[in-house]
Amino acid sequence: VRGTQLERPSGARPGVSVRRSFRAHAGDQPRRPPGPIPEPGTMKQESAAPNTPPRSPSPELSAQHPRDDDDAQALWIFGYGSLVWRPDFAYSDSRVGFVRGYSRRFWQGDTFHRGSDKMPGRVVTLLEDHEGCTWGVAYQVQGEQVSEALKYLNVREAVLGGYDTKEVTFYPQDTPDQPLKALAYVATPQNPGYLGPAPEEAIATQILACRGFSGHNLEYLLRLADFMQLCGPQAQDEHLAAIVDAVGTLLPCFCPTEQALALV
Ligand SMILES: N[C@@H](CCC(=O)N[C@@H](CS)C(=O)NCC(=O)O)C(=O)O
Repeated sequence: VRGTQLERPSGARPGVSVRRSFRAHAGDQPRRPPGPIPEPGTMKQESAAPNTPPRSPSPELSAQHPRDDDDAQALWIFGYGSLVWRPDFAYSDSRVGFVRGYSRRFWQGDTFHRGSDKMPGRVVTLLEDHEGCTWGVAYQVQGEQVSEALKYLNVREAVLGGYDTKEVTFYPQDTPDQPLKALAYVATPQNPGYLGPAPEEAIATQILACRGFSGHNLEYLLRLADFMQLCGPQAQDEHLAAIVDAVGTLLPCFCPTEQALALV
């Protein structure tokens, strides 16, 4: 998946106009805070939050597929939001697939990457749902990549985003009979940025109005919708599709008319 072009499967559902094809890990890098672009793993702790050391994964999680040298262990990290298109850490392998028992929801507020303190954006988290299934990308990190990735994600996801780590079972699309243990970052209702449920129209309005250091909230929504369209018709996310449809309905209200443009 890394840097390759996933061809859109035939019969993909109509909806967001998918640009040519989804380049999962390439394309223009979203904006970051002013100043030098931090290398993965070097983002300084920019929040007032205490210096939280990266949570080391459970022994089972990091014991998977140990390489020749025993202490170099492999870890899978599951991404289902911005990590799908912008992991920004070094990894050795990646798989498209899904986790069961969770549904993706735009219920986490974001005052850094896709919003501000005055106008928090909305990004995704996982909701425990016995009937749920969430598609995304799992990345395998090995050796030194493990600590680098965890250090970087601790800042990006935990310190700046309010996410916590959770162990999930990931089913690769091509080998669903060989599931993998993976680490996921989940925003629980106990984190201060959690916004919780809202009508999809209200979520769409908020997304249309917000932007942050990583770019517009609409880009976040559409890149995720792009990915989902390319996963194939079997990968349904009705919540995401309803928000994209609501954005399509609302967009004319947010787009200046020719007359208004002529006035500027
Ligand atoms: N943890 C989810 C969601 C991650 C996510 O979207 N986190 C936000 C933090 S609030 C982020 O990193 N945003 C970067 C961006 O919007 O480009 C994932 O695995 O993708």
